[in-house]
Amino acid sequence: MSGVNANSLLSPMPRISSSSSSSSSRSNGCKRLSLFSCGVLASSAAVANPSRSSEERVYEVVLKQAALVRELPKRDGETALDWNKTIQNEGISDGNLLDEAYSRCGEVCAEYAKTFYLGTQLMTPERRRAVWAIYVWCRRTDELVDGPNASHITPKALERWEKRLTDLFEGRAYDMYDAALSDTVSKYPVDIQPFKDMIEGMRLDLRKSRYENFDELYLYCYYVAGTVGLMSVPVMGLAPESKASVESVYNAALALGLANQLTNILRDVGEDARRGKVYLPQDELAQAGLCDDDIFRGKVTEKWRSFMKGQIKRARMFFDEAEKGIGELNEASRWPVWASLMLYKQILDSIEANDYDNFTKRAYVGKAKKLLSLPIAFGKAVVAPQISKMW
Ligand SMILES: CC(C)=CCC/C(C)=C/CC/C(C)=C/CC/C(C)=C/COP(=O)(O)OP(=O)(O)O
Repeated sequence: MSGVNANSLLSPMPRISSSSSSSSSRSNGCKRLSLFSCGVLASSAAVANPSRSSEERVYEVVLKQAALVRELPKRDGETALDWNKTIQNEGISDGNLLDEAYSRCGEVCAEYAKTFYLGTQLMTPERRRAVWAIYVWCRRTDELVDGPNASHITPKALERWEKRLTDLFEGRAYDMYDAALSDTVSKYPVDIQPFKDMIEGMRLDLRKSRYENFDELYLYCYYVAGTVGLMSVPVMGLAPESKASVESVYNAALALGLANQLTNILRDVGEDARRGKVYLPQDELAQAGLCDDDIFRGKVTEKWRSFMKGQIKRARMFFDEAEKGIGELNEASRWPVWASLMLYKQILDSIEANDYDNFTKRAYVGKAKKLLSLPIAFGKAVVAPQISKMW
């Protein structure tokens, strides 16, 4: 494995060329997420933003993605790149440039997301490498604001990153990682919008350090994590026998991204506070009798425990919503999704086990539990559906 590190991922490469108490339904029969339906949460996005809630804005993207999958099942046979024009000086023979580009993505994925990488081994080689390419692009985007060079990141740099994105969607890749993604988006019905939205999330993170209510936080979570779900579904593929609407599968994918991000936020409260950031709804903090100072002080009190219980409950609701959609994915894609869901969900258990001290303790899932999750995920993804087919 060649040494991949965060710096090398971003090193300059040569420029080569609302509130509801139950799920609401839509006319198409697709169930929308009841994002604000957790009983413990008093805030109402509809009240906070009567014109158009974040949930509605994101739902429009979901519908667009779903339509794309229906209309463009697969753009097979196209060649994304003119390799001679786009890639030079990489020291690789033309014949296997694409293979090399993808295998570099695999190396990055293996380095940073070991469990997910392992899970992707069950997927077909084409899907597996496409998932790697998407993962690497997301990782690099995240590194822009979270990585070692983050303090130098400006809106201008994000603008350049977005231009680079549109170029790769049009077949002009700047480096090997871009080349792999460029090939992926030419072969699968992947839309550019979630990618642009992820960059928008980075912009938001640069200028914002407080979230007034869950509606605002929801939009941030969609930008930085829900988008990953939307990018992944077209590549992971739907089960041919699935009777679910495409929208409902996208909703589940979106829910998994949101659940993961909310979990991340709850795990990292102390760490984020030390950077001056509070990714918690201010109105809900106030309703619990808490304020920013309580977070900076970092003392676990009854008020904090009770607040955290509500936040954990909401994150679990999103995980539950996500679980409903996994069975609709192509069978070979289910295992990595179950595995990552189970691992992330256990972080919430670990916060509870730490008696809600997410100020000084980092919740984590131990090796033994991680290892145990893999066969369980395999059982849910592969064995259980086979058994249910037999009955
Ligand atoms: C459920 C269905 C139908 C499909 C699945 C669709 C997928 C793959 C969704 C996954 C979404 C996802 C992985 C979002 C990323 C969320 C997130 C918070 C990642 C954290 O990444 P790191 O920052 O590397 O995490 P650590 O800090 O834990 O290392």
